Amino acid sequence: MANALGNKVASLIALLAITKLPTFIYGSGTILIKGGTVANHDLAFPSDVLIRDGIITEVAPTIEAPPGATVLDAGGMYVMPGGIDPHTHLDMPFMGSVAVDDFFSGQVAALAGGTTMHIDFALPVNHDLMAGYKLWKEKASRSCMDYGFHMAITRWDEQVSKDMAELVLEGINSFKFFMAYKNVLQVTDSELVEGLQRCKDLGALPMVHAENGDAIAWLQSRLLSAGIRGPEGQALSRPPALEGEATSRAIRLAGVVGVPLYVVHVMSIDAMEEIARARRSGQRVVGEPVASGLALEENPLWDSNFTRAAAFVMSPPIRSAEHGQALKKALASGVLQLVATDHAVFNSTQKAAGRNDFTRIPNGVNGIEERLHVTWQEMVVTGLSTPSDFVRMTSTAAAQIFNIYPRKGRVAAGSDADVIVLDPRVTHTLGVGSHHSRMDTNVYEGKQIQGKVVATISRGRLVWHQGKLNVEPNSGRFVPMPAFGPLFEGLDEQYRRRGIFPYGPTPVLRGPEAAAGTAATTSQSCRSEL
Ligand SMILES: NC(=O)NCCC(=O)O
Ligand SMILES: [Zn+2]
Ligand SMILES: [Zn+2]
Repeated sequence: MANALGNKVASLIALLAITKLPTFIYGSGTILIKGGTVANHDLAFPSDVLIRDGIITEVAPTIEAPPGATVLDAGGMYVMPGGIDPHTHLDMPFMGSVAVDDFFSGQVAALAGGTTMHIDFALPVNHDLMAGYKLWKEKASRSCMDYGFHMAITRWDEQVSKDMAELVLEGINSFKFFMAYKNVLQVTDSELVEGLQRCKDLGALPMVHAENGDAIAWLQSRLLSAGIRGPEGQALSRPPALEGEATSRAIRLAGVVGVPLYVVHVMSIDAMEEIARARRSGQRVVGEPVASGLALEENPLWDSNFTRAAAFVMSPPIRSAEHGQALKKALASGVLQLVATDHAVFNSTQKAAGRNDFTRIPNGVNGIEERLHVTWQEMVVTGLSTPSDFVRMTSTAAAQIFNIYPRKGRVAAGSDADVIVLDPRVTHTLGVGSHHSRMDTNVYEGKQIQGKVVATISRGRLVWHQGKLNVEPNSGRFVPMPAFGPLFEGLDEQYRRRGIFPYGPTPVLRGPEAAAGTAATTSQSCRSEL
């Protein structure tokens, strides 16, 4: 209660602070971006871009400025589709606290960092999906940018199964299953397979938080008994093996059911290798690293300053640099597909709930504002990836996977005017002093970035330009995401050719039927087709 009130006050203060910023009036809803290099995921080329009334209307070498248009000079800069963060937790109640960024403050931060759409995880209320959906719609009502929802499934019954169909009609095409957070969000394997099958039938993408929650609970109690009570316990209780095991289990179960799978926040070599193996075998598995897993390393968890250490507590944990390096290479080579944040922010006071017991520190770190800059720095500035690759991993892949491409994720005539301008020459430093989130810490504090988003256009409005925000509450839209996206295309054929149940084997005939001479199809003969 006290927290909720605190959040409301903080929310009001943030709103006042933002509305006090100098605002500026730009043209007539027409924006011309001149002289930049348009970077889409498949091609980068010099071009002007014209935007009218929320839509990109023209992409051409030279466009005359229409009367009254706002003209942005993008000489020497990249013009790219706005970022899509596929994994956020705004205003989320979790581990006895409520995340301090709500839909407005989190989205303001996102826009300042070049992200123009995010997909938030709606949580059921007492396992009730429709109540959770209703609550999340209310939470999102003050939005100032486009958003969608995933829905978490926290137990299995007939009602959940029915509600999933209802939610698909509402425009939710992905459901998340937690294999960790025992006795809170965790599902059993039997609940998971029921959910995977239902996702397959509905054409919705199942997502997993893949860690072995039972083994983690066992390790947590052993560590606490041994007197390890600080944030370092987070790393020690959630070793990479437990992430790898759960990732492998989820992938294999999805393979048995015959449904694509999306693995959220891949933080370890162990999990990444399982995804690589599955993809090599032809299975449709998406791996999502998060900015923190690419750029940070676990040392701060051992910091003697509790507040600093606790700021880094998330699940799965931030790991050694070796894991981050491997994840970046996997991302560059396409083993992993897209970068998210898992933005779930709890301030120092909230994190202090676990001062004497690391299992009570609310899990989560910031990133919604930093994701594009961190990815640019780690992937493009280092030469691992090209600007077009950057677009793929921060925007286009999410739009494709969640079936809203090319409306989102592309700079092209007819697409939504969610566009950013990135100047690769500008250097800046990340941290609390310059961020727009309500957080009082920043896990990227002091990180130098070469390249800066200097303009963000959201639904045709210039909302961030030259360090100034011009956002309006209630201006964001829910973006419905249709079922049966590209990951489902042709999938049945693969399973039919491999003779996997229910496409393959027919019963072995025995007794009178066999005597009648009807031959059974063996699994072997079906599999030989592949
Ligand atoms: N990741 C994390 O530490 N917090 C948010 C909840 C989740 O995604 O597991
Ligand atoms: Zn998770
Ligand atoms: Zn998450």
